[in-house]
Amino acid sequence: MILQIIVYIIIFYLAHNTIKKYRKIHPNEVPGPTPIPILGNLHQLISKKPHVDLTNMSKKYGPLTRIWLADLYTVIISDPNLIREVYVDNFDNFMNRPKIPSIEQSTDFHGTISSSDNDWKRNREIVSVALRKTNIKHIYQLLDYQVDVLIESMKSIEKAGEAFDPRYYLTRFTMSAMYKLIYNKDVPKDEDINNGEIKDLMKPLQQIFIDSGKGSIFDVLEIGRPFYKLYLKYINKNFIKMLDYSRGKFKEHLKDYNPEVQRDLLDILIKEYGHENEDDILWVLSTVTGLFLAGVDTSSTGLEIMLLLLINYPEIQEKAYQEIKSVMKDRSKVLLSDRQSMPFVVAVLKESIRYLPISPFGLPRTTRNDMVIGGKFIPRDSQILINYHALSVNEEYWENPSEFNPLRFLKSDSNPAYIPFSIGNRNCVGANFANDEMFLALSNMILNFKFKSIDGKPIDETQCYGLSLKPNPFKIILESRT
Ligand code: HEM
Repeated sequence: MILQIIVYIIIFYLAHNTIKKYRKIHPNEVPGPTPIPILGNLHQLISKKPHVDLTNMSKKYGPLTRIWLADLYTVIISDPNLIREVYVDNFDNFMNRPKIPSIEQSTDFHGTISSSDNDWKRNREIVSVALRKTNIKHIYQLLDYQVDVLIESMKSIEKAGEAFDPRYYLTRFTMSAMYKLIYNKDVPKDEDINNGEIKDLMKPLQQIFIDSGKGSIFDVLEIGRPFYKLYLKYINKNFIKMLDYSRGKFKEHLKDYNPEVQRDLLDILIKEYGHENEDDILWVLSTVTGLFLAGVDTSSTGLEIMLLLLINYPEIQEKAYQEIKSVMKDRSKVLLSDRQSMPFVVAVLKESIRYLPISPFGLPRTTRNDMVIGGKFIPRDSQILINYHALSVNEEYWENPSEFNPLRFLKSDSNPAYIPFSIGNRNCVGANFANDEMFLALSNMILNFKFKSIDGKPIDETQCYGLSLKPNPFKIILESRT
């Protein structure tokens, strides 16, 4: 009898799941590949490069492509005008993030990255104001110090005749910058970020990236959700570990907290949200955790890509060096105020992350109501993703997109397909900070060193799929320019 009931439930579930995916929802629905029950189109995305697979699909189905990620109806956008229509013109309908279990389990949808509606608006305002240079000016000045530490480490590696590991040192740099911004504390110069005190933050952060890069089918498979939530609560506690780390820093901060003096971003958040009510504290901790998640790996991946490309294109490396040298004259350090005088270096930065985009899909959004975009019907509760790879290879917007050519950004400063930080009111809140830290690190590295590959051959430009699109790990040779 019990067996019979189970069989009926399974048959009912399969029938329901199949009808849901096959029924026509609108005469102008978004086209996409045929799904299968339960998995939807997931089986078509199991190659190592789903962003490239989806770019190929968009050539077949158009700039709006529908795929089923198991039970989640997802629309991939690959045209800048449609992205504008969605993210700017119809912002209110597309402002929120989908409610996936791994986020619910950790922050209960608190914090900048995952909150919605008015809660998000309030938080976003607080974080945007806090990140304005004038509010934590001294922290921005201290970005210079983080660059000094980076260059110092590179100099000692070069002197010792060792190979330089860009991933480790650039992550150390972006992590230290974020740490300073949030906690007003320096990561000690000689601390190994994978083993020192900061490992309690680094390890779960890295694990979340590994897990999210693989993607969990249970985030998108409705029937598995209850078990998945238990797994996240009792077994995979990486988000919780990150929150716990922030809670420790939060308690330390409260010991000498003075609402009149804002030492760092954490103080600003404590002042805005308070420190007594557990829900308010969760807002503070989730916001901080979100900034580490969004702001460390992205910028370090960008810098890693830039170093790789400078090695593969030595004439561009030389041209950038000559530009910096001509501005520096006898000075030994590039400052943010030099940026305007270094258009070629800025063009190298932009072209690097155009040519090899940092993020495959940015962060997902969801639809509040049914809506027609570009003549196609998008149902409410759909997930929306931008395909950054498709944008970067779009021949309508880029001449010879497969060519690495910074000069394209000198000819014309703006291109609607160059939106690495997304657009509209919910674009990347850390875009200025990221551009500042990447510019400072890049220009000072070029000023101090010539970079070469270990075997004199070009480095593999293949990007490995994950939350960010990293190249395969590589080491490089540094030659001092000073
Ligand atoms: C090169 C580095 C970076 C890239 C390419 C990047 C890109 C993005 C993208 C594409 C989004 C999604 C926006 C959307 O939904 O439309 C985003 C969101 C976000 N980024 Fe960045 N980001 C970078 C660095 C940073 C840094 C350094 C910080 C922190 C200082 C940061 C903090 C955030 C936050 C908090 C969000 C969520 C914004 C919200 O939901 O309101 N990002 N970023």
